[in-house]
Amino acid sequence: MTLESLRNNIDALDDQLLTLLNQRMELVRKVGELKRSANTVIYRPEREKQILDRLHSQNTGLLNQAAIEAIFLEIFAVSRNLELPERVSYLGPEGSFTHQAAESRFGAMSAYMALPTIRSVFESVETGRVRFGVVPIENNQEGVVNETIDLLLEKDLRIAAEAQIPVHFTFATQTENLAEITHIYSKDIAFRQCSRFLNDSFDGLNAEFVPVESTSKAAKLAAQQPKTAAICSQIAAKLFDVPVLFDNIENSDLNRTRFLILAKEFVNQPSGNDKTTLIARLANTQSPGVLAEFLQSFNARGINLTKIESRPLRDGATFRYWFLLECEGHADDPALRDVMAQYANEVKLLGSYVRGA
Ligand SMILES: C=C(O[C@@H]1C=C(C(=O)O)C=C[C@H]1O)C(=O)O
Repeated sequence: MTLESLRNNIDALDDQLLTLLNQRMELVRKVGELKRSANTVIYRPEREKQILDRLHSQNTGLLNQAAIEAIFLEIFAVSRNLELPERVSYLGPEGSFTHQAAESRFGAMSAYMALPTIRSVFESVETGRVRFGVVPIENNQEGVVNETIDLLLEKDLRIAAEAQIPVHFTFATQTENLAEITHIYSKDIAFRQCSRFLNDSFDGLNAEFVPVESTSKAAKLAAQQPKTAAICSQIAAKLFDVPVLFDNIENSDLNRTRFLILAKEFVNQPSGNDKTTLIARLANTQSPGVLAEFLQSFNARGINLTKIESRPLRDGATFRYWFLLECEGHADDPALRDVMAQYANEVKLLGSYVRGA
């Protein structure tokens, strides 16, 4: 076939795709009307996951799973925006990994608000300035982002969904001589993810490591100050026009970060592949066995606990803790309902949502 005839065929398929997408949009609009009359939320991550799984399982063509996801997540986001424009805040400035995570769920059509701190993202959702807020919660090599964990206790928000993305860091600076660098900016947890590179490259040099609110803020600072550097995403380095001196400087090439999509009120229907996040403030943790019994109540009902994080209660001079827990399953599952009823005064549900890939 000639180039021209191949392109003619592509044009014909695009025409069909456009017709089909418009037909799809008409159905989405009707769903939107039903939701409005029932006063329920537009965004249904569990339904979107169901569609992705179905398409993936029946796919026999050239598109792989990641390609199907990229295309359809954008279709969903466009559909939702035509039903109701979505406003989404994230830990900025632009180009942060949180920005990438936000775009992976909310696509190109949502209205984004880059905020300077994790706290301000929580507050923007709390006050209704945005419907959704995106914050990092943990990295698979370096553990949790404490600020997010503590704000989950302090604020009364819900987890609507999670997103996980691979994280690769660049070392961006305007100077080519490492010995000239006086300050290196990044987020605290990002320094730790690149500790090997930093130890190897800056041993014996005088650079000061300065933690800032986000990796894109680091890029912005490195753009303003010639003798400094940033550990940031390639996108941030490009966006703020800071030359990249080294690429992929993270300790592990399987480095991944998990982000939460926060909303004020949000309830997902069970999808069959959910996880649940809870907060526990147990009474009498001074008595022997209180924590063990609590954990045992999950085990006794066959619930797989996947995470427990202790954080200080900050009640005076004591060393007492509250716990953030995650388990498999949905809060509507009878077993989990049972545990929550048993500990009704001590446990708060943050959300049940589709487990990320
Ligand atoms: C159309 C719906 O609303 C939204 C858009 C979806 C879509 O484009 O398929 C799927 C789930 C929702 O996030 C729905 O709930 O079915």
